[in-house]
Formats: sequence, structure tokens, C-alpha cells
Amino acid sequence: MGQIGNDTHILLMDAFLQNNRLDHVSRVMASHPSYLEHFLRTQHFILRGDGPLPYDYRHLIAIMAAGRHQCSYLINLQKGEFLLQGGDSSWLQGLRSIPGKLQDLYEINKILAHRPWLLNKTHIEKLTKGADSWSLAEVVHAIVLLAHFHSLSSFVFSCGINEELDNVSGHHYIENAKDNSNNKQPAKDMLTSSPKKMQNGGGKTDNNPSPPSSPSIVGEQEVGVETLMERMKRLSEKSESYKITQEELSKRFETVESQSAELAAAPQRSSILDSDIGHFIEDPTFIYQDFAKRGQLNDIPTFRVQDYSWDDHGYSLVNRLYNDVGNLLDDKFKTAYNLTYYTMGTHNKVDTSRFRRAIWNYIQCMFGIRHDDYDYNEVNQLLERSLKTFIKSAVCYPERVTKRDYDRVMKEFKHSEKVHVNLMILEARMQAELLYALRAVMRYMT
Ligand SMILES: CC(C)C[C@H](N)C(=O)O
Repeated sequence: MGQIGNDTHILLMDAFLQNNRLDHVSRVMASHPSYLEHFLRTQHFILRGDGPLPYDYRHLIAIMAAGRHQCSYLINLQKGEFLLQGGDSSWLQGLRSIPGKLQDLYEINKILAHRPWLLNKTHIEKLTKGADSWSLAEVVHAIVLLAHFHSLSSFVFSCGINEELDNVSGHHYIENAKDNSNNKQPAKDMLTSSPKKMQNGGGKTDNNPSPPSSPSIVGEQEVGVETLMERMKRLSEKSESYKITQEELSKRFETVESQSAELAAAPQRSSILDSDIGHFIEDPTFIYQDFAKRGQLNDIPTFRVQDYSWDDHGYSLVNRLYNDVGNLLDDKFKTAYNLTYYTMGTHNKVDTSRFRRAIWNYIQCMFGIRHDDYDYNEVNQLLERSLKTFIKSAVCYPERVTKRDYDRVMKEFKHSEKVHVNLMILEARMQAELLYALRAVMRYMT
């Protein structure tokens, strides 16, 4: 992590006070203090601030959400928080032991995590009608928690964050380092060593190579940061000079979308669930399906941001239904979207906005969300196949990301820059889930 400044120090003190510990997530995020501040504020609010849901429910919803990606790190942390809030320990025996009202949320949890485009107003209606029903404010609070913990699972896995040390699996010994079947091992060094400088496209830093896990990435060369910078520059020079038609823009979106469907993300490891978390997971075979392959039968149209956007619609709706949480989320999205140090690897004074926008829009494209004025050709010029594959794994199948996947991409980037990309993955995914969920809520209300 290197040295930390005074402001970061104070933030980490806040993190400690909020979470009853200085958790690994906060420590990794601390390389981006301005973001960490918004992250902590939001997480604190949704778990402990004013809101319609009781505290024990909130942690249980977090556990259910993290379960969709088998994220034992978050499940274990949230179990602890649940008990600290006075939660009934018998609920921790699994989904069957929790109140029916919480069980009813599972359907939304599943859909939102993997195929949010399937969410519609009948899901919301089902929850808000009948005995044991949810108020709309409670539904919205639950949705925010679900989206937060789904996307945080992406961050945890894509950064290779390990269990906290008070968990028995937080301890690793040398013999275990060769055990490649354990995908909680990756990037273990992130928490303990300072960022490594990669030279000439990256030297090997992994002493314990694991077997090739993503065939699609193996053997692919990245073009390197300098070429990337040239491409960004060329795109900025060109963009003022000509206008592309709406049809062409829409075609370009579809091209990127269908190419994404062809990318083989990291393969599935084992279908056997860990016994200590398995009872929080139902229907583990329901996973991400490429939006481009969503099937003709119930053809779901592309989600056009011009019709329903965070800024114009989602933000105010969530604010209205749940104690101004929209402001916190909005600040967090904006901070993640605009975060820059004008660096790329060893280069300074670089305008990275096109590269960052390409990442953000590519993530949302995998959920069928289209930003109408964006030229998706830029995604193909700035994000290489290997990087797209990494992003797809981290967003859609985070539990499969290995250290090898992490090391193979963005080789000239510093660790903190890779964490930066992972932050964008977290936020763009969260926003995508919220857009679908809030649109469904809005349709239910009108
Ligand atoms: C993801 C990174 C390439 C971002 C870059 N370091 C910046 O400051 O904008």
C-alpha cells in the first residue's frame, strides 16, 4: 500500500469505527482516498443509517447478495455484523431459517445479480402485495443493498481480497500457496507489498504460477500503454470533425455487444459449494447469460439511457423512496466515473477520459444498456480482447477470477491503477443493476 497521507489516515480511522475493524476492502480502496470516502459514507448509511429496514435484515440481505457470487469473504463479515446487531443466530443456519418475508426477496436477488434485464414490475408487485408484504420504501432499500453487495463481490474477487484474519481461512501457509484450486489466493501480495513496477510489458511477479485458466487470454499480446495513448489522442482529434448517424451508432453498439458474447470468460471452477456458505445460495446454476443471446421468445429491447437514466430518473426516484440515498449514490458514481490522476503506467499528464469511459460503457453494454450518443467503436479501439475478457469475468463471473487473470492484463499499469479499473467495474455494474431495478419500480408505480 505504500505510505498513506494524513487524510487517508483519518478515513481509515472512520472505516475502523464503522466496521469494527479495518477491513481489507477499505485498505485496498485506500489507494483511492477520494473514492473511499464516498464508498464508506454510502455503505455506512445503507447498513446503519436511517432507513426503512431493520438492521438485522440489512445484514441478512447483504449475505444473500454476496451468496450469488459465493463471496465467502463478504458473507463471513456480514454474518459477524448481523450478530453484532443482535440478529437471531438461528437465521444463520440458512435461507430456510429466515423469515418468509426475506425469503421472498430471493427471486429479485437472483435476477438482479445475473440478468437484471429480466426484472419487471410484477416482481415488485409480488413483494408489495399480500401477507408479510414489503413497503415500497423497504423494497428500494433492499434493492440498494443487493446491488451494493453484488458489485462489491466483483471488487473483492477482482482485487483478490482475502478473508479477514479472524477467519480461519484468512491464514495462509507456504504449503497452501501451490494449491491452485483455491481461488481466494490471488493477489495475496496486494495487501502486504507496495505496488510493483512492471517493466517492458510486465515481468513475472508470480512465484507460484497457476495453470492457464482463461484460454482466451493465453498468448495474447497487449499493445501497451504508448499505443493506447496514441489511439486516445487520435480519437480526440477525429471526433470533432465528423458526425455519425444514429443507425450507425446503434449498429456499433450491437457489434460490441455481440462480440462480448463470444468472449469466453474465465471457466467455471467447481460446482460444489463451500459447506459454510452453501445454505445461503439457492439455484447456483442461474448465472449471467449474454445479453446478446437473451433469446428471441421474449425479446427484451436494449436499455436506452436516453429513455431512463440515472441522472434524470433513477436518482430522484431512489431519493424520494429512501431517505435521500440518491445523493450519496450519485456522489459515489460521479467520483468513480471522474476519478483520474492523469497517469497511465509510468506516463504523466495523460487525458485518460476516453479509456475510462470505454470501460464504463463496455460494462453497461454487457447488461444491454446503451448510451445513445456514445460511439462504441471506441470500445474496440481502446479495450483489447484480453482486457474485455478480464472485465467480463470480473463483472459477470467474479468468483472465477484468478491471480493469473489479474496479472495477464493491463501489465504496464500500477496496482493502484488496476484497483481503479476494479472500482469502475464495481460502480458501473451497480449503476446498471439500479437502472433496471428502479425502472421496474417506476413502472409499478405508474
Ligand atoms: C485506470 C487508469 C489507467 C486511470 C489512470 N491512472 C488515471 O489517472 O486516469
